[in-house]
Order: sequence, then C-alpha cells, then structure tokens
Amino acid sequence: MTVLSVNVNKIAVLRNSRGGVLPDVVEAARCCIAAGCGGITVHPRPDQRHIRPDDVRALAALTAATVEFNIEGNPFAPPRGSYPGLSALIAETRPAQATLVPDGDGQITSDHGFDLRRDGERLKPLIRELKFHGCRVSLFMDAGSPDIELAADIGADRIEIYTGPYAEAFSRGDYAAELARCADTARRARAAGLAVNAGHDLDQRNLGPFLRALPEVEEVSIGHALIGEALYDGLAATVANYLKVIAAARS
Ligand SMILES: CC(=O)[C@@H](O)[C@H](O)COP(=O)(O)O
Ligand SMILES: NCC(=O)COP(=O)(O)O
Repeated sequence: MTVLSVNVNKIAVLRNSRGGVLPDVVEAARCCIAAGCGGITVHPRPDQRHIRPDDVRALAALTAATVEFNIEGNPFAPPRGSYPGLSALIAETRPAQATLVPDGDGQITSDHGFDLRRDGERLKPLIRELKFHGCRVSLFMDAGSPDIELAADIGADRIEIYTGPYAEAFSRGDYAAELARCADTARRARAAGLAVNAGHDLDQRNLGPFLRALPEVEEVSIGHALIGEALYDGLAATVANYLKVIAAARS
C-alpha cells in the first residue's frame, strides 16, 4: 500500500507568523500519526522560513518509535545561523529517509528536480554518507528526466517524482500527457532498481488518478494541500480522507 507521509512545513509557517509556539508542529504530527499516516516529512530550509532545526529534533524523537521520518533538503546548502546543514542535521537525527532536493533560497517552493549529469559526481559521497547514517536516500527528480538511471548509478535508493507539472495540468483538465510522463518515469526507475516516491501539489482530487496510473509508488509526501484542507475539515479527518483515496486507488 502506498504510504502517506504528511509534510508539516505549513504548520510551522502559521506558528512562525506570530513568533510564538502555536500551532505546535509536534502536536500536529501526533494527530496525523493517530489518524493513520505512515510518515512525517519536513523540509528544513537554511532561511528557516518554516521548519527549524529544533522542530526536526523534536519530530525525530516523536517518530522514532512510530512512523517513518523523512527529511528533505539541499545537501549543498551551507550551514547558516542555527541551521547546521542537511548532512549534520541528518547525522544528528537519523531519519528513516533523506530526500535530496536541489532548492535555492530564492525559490518560493520546490520547482525542479536534480540535473544529475551536472551534480551526480558531487552527490555520490553525500549519498554514501547519508546511507552510512542508516538513511534511505531519495532524489527529487523531474518526470521525464533523462537522468533517472543515473540516480541508481550514484547510489540512490529511490527517486521522488516531482508532481508539480502533473498537478498543474490536472487543474487545467488536460493531464494525460503529464500523467503518462510520470508513469514512464516510474517504469524507468523500477527498471533501474529504484523504488518510487512522489510529491508536490498532490491533493485529494489529483491523487487518485495519479496512483491508479502509477502502481509502483511506495510513498506520497503531501503537505500544502492537506494542511489547507484541514483548515476546513480538521486534520485527523483530512488525513483519513487521503488514506481513503489511497486505498480506493489501490483496490
Ligand atoms: C520537495 C517538495 O516538493 C516539498 O517538500 C516542497 O519543497 C515543500 O516545501 P515548502 O513547504 O517550503 O513549499
Ligand atoms: N515532497 C513533497 C512534499 O513533501 C510536500 O509537497 P507539497 O504537498 O507541500 O506540495
């Protein structure tokens, strides 16, 4: 069954907007876990616009005996202030999975995958180090990328298909081509011995068609839409709704 990993970045956005401690990121994660999600995801960024290093530490403790913890980030981003760098944070907290994403600070969100012909050799030792810390390593990749097989060559365990273009096409009602591109990317990944994750802008409407077309997907990480929908329907009920969408797609 495809695992739902809830990204709680947006809880931290709301918390940081007032400079206090509420809403509590750990309490939100606890609620998602109690509702049945199989993982918690965070994307601590050097500018600490939302998830901070102490959030990562607290969530690592919460998830240690419950569900998978997935930390996303750019492994090339240098330490800044209390942000120790992705590798240091992972060495300290030992998450089940590290998802490497080539984001810069100037981006409002993730909007592209790796160019492994440019960055593959630089990533190799970092992937080795993360695996030494016991992490499964996933690389954020564009659907249709020519570099999928390279991800396996440099030691990654999984790819995460960037589903932003699919979600955008779905919202336009013209998504067959993007979905086929994602499905072909998943097929190539599996043929190269990689497992397949997926994420970005997935929601309760576009998730079902996506999963039906990609039976290989091991994990979807979903945050922005889920937290937004939870403002209307409640967090536990929204997580339960996503689990129903996943179960229906896999039945
Ligand atoms: C890699 C990915 O698609 C998500 O983790 C996205 O980066 C979320 O980051 P924000 O919550 O900062 O938009
Ligand atoms: N890897 C994708 C993720 O963690 C959440 O992305 P989004 O649902 O916030 O767009």
